[in-house]
Amino acid sequence: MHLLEARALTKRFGPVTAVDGLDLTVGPGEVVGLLGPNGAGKSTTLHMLLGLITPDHGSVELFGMDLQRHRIEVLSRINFAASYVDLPGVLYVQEILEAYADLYAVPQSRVRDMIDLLELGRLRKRRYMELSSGQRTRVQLGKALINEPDLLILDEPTANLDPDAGDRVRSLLVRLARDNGRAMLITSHNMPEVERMCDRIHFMAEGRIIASGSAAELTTSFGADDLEEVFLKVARR
Ligand SMILES: Nc1ncnc2c1ncn2[C@@H]1O[C@H](COP(=O)(O)OP(=O)(O)OP(=O)(O)O)[C@@H](O)[C@H]1O
Repeated sequence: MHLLEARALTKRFGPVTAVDGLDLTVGPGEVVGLLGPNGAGKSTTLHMLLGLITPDHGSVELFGMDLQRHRIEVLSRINFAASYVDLPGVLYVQEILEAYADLYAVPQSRVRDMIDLLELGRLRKRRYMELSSGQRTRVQLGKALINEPDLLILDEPTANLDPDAGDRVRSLLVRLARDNGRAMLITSHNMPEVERMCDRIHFMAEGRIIASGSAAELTTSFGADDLEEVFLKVARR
């Protein structure tokens, strides 16, 4: 059974068709990448999968349940991180994690686990609004992992991180996927990151998936040297 199954998802904003009849699945333990140029429809897709916006057409099933009809049950088993999601700025990092632990009804010991996992010890007593964008990204990831989600949806998870922090977070996510079988759906503009993390990749352009496969399959089928070159070929065609 798929953890996530989206069928014929479509979303229009006035004259713009942001997502156009998109089919997408994520299986247990799978890391799936959604790539494409700016404006291709990646974030809009994720927002429909999370129930943040309503599709004009199509359906989203999570864990075999319709998202609209089983919203609370389904949302308790997934989580989401994106640099553009704002957390309450006046709260201390630890308070934010405590609030989310309450919200997801998980033991408060998960807060300590997240502080250790994301190396947030020194930021624990800092207000969220005072953090740098890279530090906020780590708090976002702590929030996103606090309920041990069966499916983790990440919109450009390492976008604001310096190379060292980015590498640590990528290693952490790969470990969580490989060791814990945690399924992930990620968007990224960082091709080496996608090559390293994703089992399966979908390239989007103008709201549609136009190529799918593993990094190796896509590289071969596009006659490219690496995924970066595949991206350029897709974006410029
Ligand atoms: N709330 C909105 N109102 C109007 N148009 C929107 C809205 N959200 C997205 N769009 C449009 O939908 C299209 C897809 O946008 P989306 O943010 O999904 O792209 P993306 O692939 O995530 O891009 P990026 O890589 O730049 O983050 C774009 O043309 C965008 O302008």
